[in-house]
Parts: sequence; C-alpha cells; structure tokens
Amino acid sequence: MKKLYSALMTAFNDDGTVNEAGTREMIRYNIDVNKVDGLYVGGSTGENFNMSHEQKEQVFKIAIDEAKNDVDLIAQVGSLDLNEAKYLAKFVTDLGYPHISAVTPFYYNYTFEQIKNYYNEIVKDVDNELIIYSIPVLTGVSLSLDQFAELFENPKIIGIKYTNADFFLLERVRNRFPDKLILSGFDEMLLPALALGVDGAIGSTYNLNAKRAKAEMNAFDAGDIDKARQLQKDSNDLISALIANDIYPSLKLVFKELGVNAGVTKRPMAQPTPEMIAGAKKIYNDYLKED
Ligand SMILES: CC(=O)N[C@@H]([C@@H](O)[C@H](O)[C@H](O)CO)[C@@H](O)CC(=O)C(=O)O
Repeated sequence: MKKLYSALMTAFNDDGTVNEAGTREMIRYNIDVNKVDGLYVGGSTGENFNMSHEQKEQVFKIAIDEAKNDVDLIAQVGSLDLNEAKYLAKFVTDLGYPHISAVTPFYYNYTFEQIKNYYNEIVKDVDNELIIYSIPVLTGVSLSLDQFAELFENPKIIGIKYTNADFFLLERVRNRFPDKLILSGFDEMLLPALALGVDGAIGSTYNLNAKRAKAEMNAFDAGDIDKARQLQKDSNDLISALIANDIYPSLKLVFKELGVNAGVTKRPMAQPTPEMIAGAKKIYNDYLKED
C-alpha cells in the first residue's frame, strides 16, 4: 500500500515566532480531513532552514504531541551544523519519531566522502532509521546511483525522499534497490513516479490536495491510467496556479480559505500582498471549493 505524506508547514506569526495553535490546526486538518498516512516534519515546506534551533525543537515537539500515533512521522533533522543534526536526531528519537531524514549538506560543495561521513555520523548514536532527503534543485547536490549504493551500505539508511525530476536515475535506483523505501517529492510528477514503482510520496501541495492525490494513487493501483492521468492533470492545474502565486505563502493563504489558520511564512520568505491574497482566493474557488 503506497503512502501519502504531507510536508508539514509551520504557521508563523508576523514577528517570525512559531504560531503553535495554527501549526496544530494544520496537523489536525492533515490527519482528520486529508487523512494522510504521514507527516514530514521539518522539511523545506516547514521552513526548517529559516528556523532557529529552538524553533526546530518546538515544532518537532508540537507535531508529535498533536499527531501522537495517528499517522507516521518523519523528522527532517539535516543541518549544515553536523552537531545540530546529530543532536536533533537524538532529540526526535527520544520524542518517539519512528523515522528521521536529513537533507544532503549543501552550500560548501562538499565531497561525497564528506556527505557520506555526515550521514553515518547522524545515525551512529541513535536507534532510528534514516531517509536521505535528496533535493538537487534547492541544494545543488545530485547523488549518483553508485553514491546511493555507498550510503545504503549503512543498514540504518533505509531510503530516499526523492525530489528530483531525473526519472532515468529514479528508475535505476528503484531497480537496483527494490527493498529500499523511495518516496517521490515532486507532486506534479506523482504519476510518472508511481509508474516507476515508488513506495509513496511526500509533498507540500498534499496539505491541500491529498484527497485527489490519494484517488490518483488508487486509480493507478487499480490499473485505471486514464483516471490517474485526469487526476494528475487536475492536480497540476492547482499546482501551476500555486506556483504562479508564490507557492509557500499561497499554501498558507489557501489554507485560510479552508478555515485553517496557517499563519504566514517567515521572512525573508514573501509576506502576503493584496494580489497574492486575491490569487489565493481564486485558487480556492477554482480548484478546491466543494459544492
Ligand atoms: C522544492 C519543493 O518545495 N518541493 C516540495 C514539493 O512538494 C513541491 O513544492 C511541489 O512539488 C511543487 O513544485 C517537496 O518536495 C518538499 C518537501 O516535501 C519538503 O517540504 O521537504
């Protein structure tokens, strides 16, 4: 059974502090209304890389306290400060997170040996399993098939969150590691990823569009490719509109249209403008409003 995860957003107040009540509302909406299988906490959509260490801890605590054991939880603990990544790996493991994940270290053009050392260090002292977060479009770090193989030599490294449009590599990875967990990260490419045999998907737009994505997964599993294509087309109309309206702030603005207080994005991310707010209302009306 393939799993669908929302990449959890963090509700921020205007001053950049975490809005706990709003973050809890989004968690509840994902569990109770979207009925997702899990949440990816502390990822790009969660604005983890905009956050202070204290805020990361705060969000990890809020998410598991609100979600309890209702859904699967993956905590993204990767950081350019390896000591922080190791600390957070232990912190979330002690909180009870069943999985951790870590983004490839970025910015300093690390060698593969340094990247491998980073992953082995993160998992070394924790009783938990790690999913590599590969997102070359944001990190500039592309791992090759052989490099994934080297990372998988560590039995605690169990899979990849694959946010990459390189489907040749995805096929090679799926074929070479049939027992590893591969979760697709580009929501607009869910259907081709399903065709290549991913185990599920994690994404930002599932916060709003989980039902359609689940229906698409079910149609795919039932062999109804025409229906799956139509659902992907409908999703992509929504995703195109979100991207055109600035996706991260817009996801929160559309959440507000659904009655969920998602707060705002944290600066330097864009703050809502009147045009963006009008755009979000239109997105809600055009693609999400139920009659
Ligand atoms: C670059 C980016 O934000 N990628 C998103 C996608 O869900 C993406 O927003 C969506 O496919 C629209 O392009 C996810 O892969 C990121 C994600 O899951 C995360 O929050 O860590």
